[in-house]
Amino acid sequence: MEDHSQWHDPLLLTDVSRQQQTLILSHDISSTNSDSQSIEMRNSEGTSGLHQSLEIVSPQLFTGPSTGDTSNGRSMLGFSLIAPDLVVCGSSPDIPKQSSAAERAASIVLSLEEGINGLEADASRGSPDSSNFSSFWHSADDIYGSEVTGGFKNLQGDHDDQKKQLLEARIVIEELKKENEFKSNECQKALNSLHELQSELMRKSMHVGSLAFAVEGQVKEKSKWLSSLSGLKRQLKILKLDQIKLSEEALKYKDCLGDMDGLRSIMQASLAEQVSYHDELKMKVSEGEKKRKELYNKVLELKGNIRVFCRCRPLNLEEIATGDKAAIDFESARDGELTIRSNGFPRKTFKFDAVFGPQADQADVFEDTAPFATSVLDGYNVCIFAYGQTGTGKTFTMEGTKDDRGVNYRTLSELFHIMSERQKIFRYEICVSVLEVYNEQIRDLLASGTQPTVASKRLEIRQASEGVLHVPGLIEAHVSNISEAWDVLQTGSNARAVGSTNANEHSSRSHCIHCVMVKGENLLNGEFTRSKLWLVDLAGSERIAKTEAQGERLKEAQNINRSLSALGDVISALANKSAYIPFRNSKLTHLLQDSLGGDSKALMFLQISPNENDLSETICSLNFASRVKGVELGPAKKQLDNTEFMRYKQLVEKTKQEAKLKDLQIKKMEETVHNLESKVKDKDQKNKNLQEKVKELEAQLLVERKLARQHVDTKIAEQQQQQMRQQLEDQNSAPTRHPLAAKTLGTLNDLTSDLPRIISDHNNQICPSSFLLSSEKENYPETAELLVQLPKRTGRASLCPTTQRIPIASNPRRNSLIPLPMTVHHVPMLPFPPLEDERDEVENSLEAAICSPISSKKKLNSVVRRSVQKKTKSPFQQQLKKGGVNVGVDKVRVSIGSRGRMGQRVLLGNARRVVTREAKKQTQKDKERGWNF
Ligand SMILES: Nc1ncnc2c1ncn2[C@@H]1O[C@H](COP(=O)(O)OP(=O)(O)OP(=O)(O)O)[C@@H](O)[C@H]1O
Repeated sequence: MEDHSQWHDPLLLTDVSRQQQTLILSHDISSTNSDSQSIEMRNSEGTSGLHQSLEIVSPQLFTGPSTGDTSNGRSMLGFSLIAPDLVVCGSSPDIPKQSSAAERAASIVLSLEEGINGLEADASRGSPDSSNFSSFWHSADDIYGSEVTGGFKNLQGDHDDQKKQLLEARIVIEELKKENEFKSNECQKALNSLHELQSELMRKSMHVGSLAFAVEGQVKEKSKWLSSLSGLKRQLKILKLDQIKLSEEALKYKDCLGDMDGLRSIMQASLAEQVSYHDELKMKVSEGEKKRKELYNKVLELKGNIRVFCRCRPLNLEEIATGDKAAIDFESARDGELTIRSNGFPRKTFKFDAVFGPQADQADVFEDTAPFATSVLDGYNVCIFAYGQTGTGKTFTMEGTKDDRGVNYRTLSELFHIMSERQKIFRYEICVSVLEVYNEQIRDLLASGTQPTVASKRLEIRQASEGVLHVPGLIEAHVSNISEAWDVLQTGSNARAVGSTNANEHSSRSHCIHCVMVKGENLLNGEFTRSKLWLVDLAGSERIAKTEAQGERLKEAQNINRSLSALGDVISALANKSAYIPFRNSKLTHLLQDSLGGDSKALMFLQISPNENDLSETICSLNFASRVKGVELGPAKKQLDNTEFMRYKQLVEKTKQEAKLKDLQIKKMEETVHNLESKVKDKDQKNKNLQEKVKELEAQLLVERKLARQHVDTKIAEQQQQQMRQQLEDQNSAPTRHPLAAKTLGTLNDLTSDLPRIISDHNNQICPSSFLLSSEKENYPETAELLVQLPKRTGRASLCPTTQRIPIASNPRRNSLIPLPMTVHHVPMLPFPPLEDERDEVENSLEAAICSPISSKKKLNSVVRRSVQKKTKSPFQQQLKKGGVNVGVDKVRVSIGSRGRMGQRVLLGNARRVVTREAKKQTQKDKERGWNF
């Protein structure tokens, strides 16, 4: 539809100030207030660019002449426009007249639509119906009376006349119109040419205007330029002055720059110093923080607090898809704190030993857990357990995934790492067990695969010793490296009871416990330790109404909740330091008694969900963990292995006693050696004395020998003389007598056999032939030769000149063991000192034997026998024995002198018998060996 607001004949306006022509295309005169009309203006290109509201001042409607009975004439809108620099060059079209403002507006719209041709439309509408008028007059008569109606009728007549005149006028008008049309056509043509001329004029005037404007502008510009030139000149002067100033300043600045360089280097140095100082401070702060943490941990350790680490899992995909929001704020809270938010506002803040948000990875979590591995190898029991609502990530934290291992693997790995570092000082043995508490029954998860019968067997907890619990029959796998250990743990974990619930697809339906037993031996001080590491993945607490568990799952859930509430009771009792701790209320708490009942270090991982739908469970868990954090177990104790220690202690005691005994023996031996030395000295002295005595005796003996030889010689001479006398007598009395020279002297044996007689004849004077012979051989070798040359069984012979008989002195008292000269056997002359020594030894040993606290006869016998046997082994010793018997017995006599008479006699006799018997035996042996004395 065509736009009603547009003129068919647009007005052309010229804006002198902008040197632009403006076209009035439309205007709105529908408003009843015709005093103020707005006119839209467009530029000559017809595009919307210039819009300017022009005010129409006192618009006037010029109504055209009414014809005949038609009341609707044509109207023209006349107006003047007020605008700066505006030249109006047009007029509006005619507008049909209306009775009311609204109708007028409509007619103007119509007029705008139909333009000048609107008159034809009015004409075609025709005049009103005359029948309507007659009925109108009839009714007027009735109402107003005939006078009035008469007047009206006159008027009617006039009206009719006028109508006729009007018709005539119309005809004239029609003619005039035609004429007018013709003229208007001509006019139009003239007008068009006028318009053209006008527009040409206009263009030219516009051009002139614009030129004038331009000239005016140029003039203005010129004056502006001139003024600005003078301004610039002034400025130039000022600038010149400034330049001088600036050059001066530049020089100054140059000087300053040098200073600045110096300053800059100083500044840079100080900045570097500051930076390093800052870094140092930073390091110090971090070290301080570390130390503070260590000290804090130590304080906790001393107090024996259960350490609590809180970990929050991220929202899972399902929760994100359903648009669930996180209710835990980690950002605003400080280190180790978390804030619960409810409806966007912070509600409560909890503080733990460490808090790990959803962004924390497994390595971050283990960083704070690693010191516990060291504690295990130091001999402390350690328990690490994960607690929390189902599906919050307990298994994820403890077990982890294949690509992202959890606490279990990392702790074991750390154990083996430290072991390898300490291998020069410590020796370790590691055994691993895996068990689960499922529906209040303990199951061995390592046995379930290999030995199903064992797995089905019910395992019970027993008390091994005070404070030490154990599960008899539980398989303990010996492992020597991380891969072996992990294989064993995985075997156990795979056998664990797992089921699907509404809250978790792979929900743990049992409490899984990994037990790592570590036996350690300190190679430096021999200290033995036997510690345990418990790694516990608890089953998750769950709201049965929420998880909608049924059947087996329901039973499992009930058992899980029961054992967790028993754990809660134990924690409460521990926190309140109650005298009675209900460890035995569930298998789980009974198993953890070792770890929670003191002597060990405990760490709890509290797992929470960030989902605001789980907020009530999360708050329950956080409250529980806060209680756990308050539990003080007391300082952990080192688990020393006493069995080995006691064994070694006993060994040490024994060795000590042996050493003592040996010391005593050594002392005794030293004393004995000392005594022996002093005795040896004595003996040496005695020997010396004896040797001197022997020398004396030898000298005496020589004298005696000489005397004896003389005596024998005398005797022989006497005998020979007697024999010779006898022979002479016999010769005298008998005619035949053998000559003296024919008689042999007789053998040596004859001589020897005559010796006793000789001795008795010569007042007991001894003249042993053997001695004689030997002495003769020694002292008079020439005599010996003569003796040998003596003819056998010759009568008598004298080898020495007959001498006066010398009375032989009586035999002196025997005071040595030197064989008497009358002994027929040749006794080799042995050197005295060794003989004396040996004899002394026999004496000493006998003395020792007698002096020793031996009372019984049998014992004494054996001692004496041994002593004698020991000392009578060689021919030389045999000799000793022969002489030593009496000495030994004498010693025995001396040593047992303090005993009773009877005892003396018995022991003495006994000793003598033993000595004699041993001597005999030895003699026999010597004979057998061919040693004949
Ligand atoms: N920190 C985390 N980062 C990424 N995923 C996690 C995290 N914690 C838990 N999950 C995921 O959440 C899910 C449930 O975890 P998990 O099975 O460990 O929970 P749970 O507490 O052991 O449950 P239940 O008590 O039922 O056994 C798993 O798919 C796991 O991968």
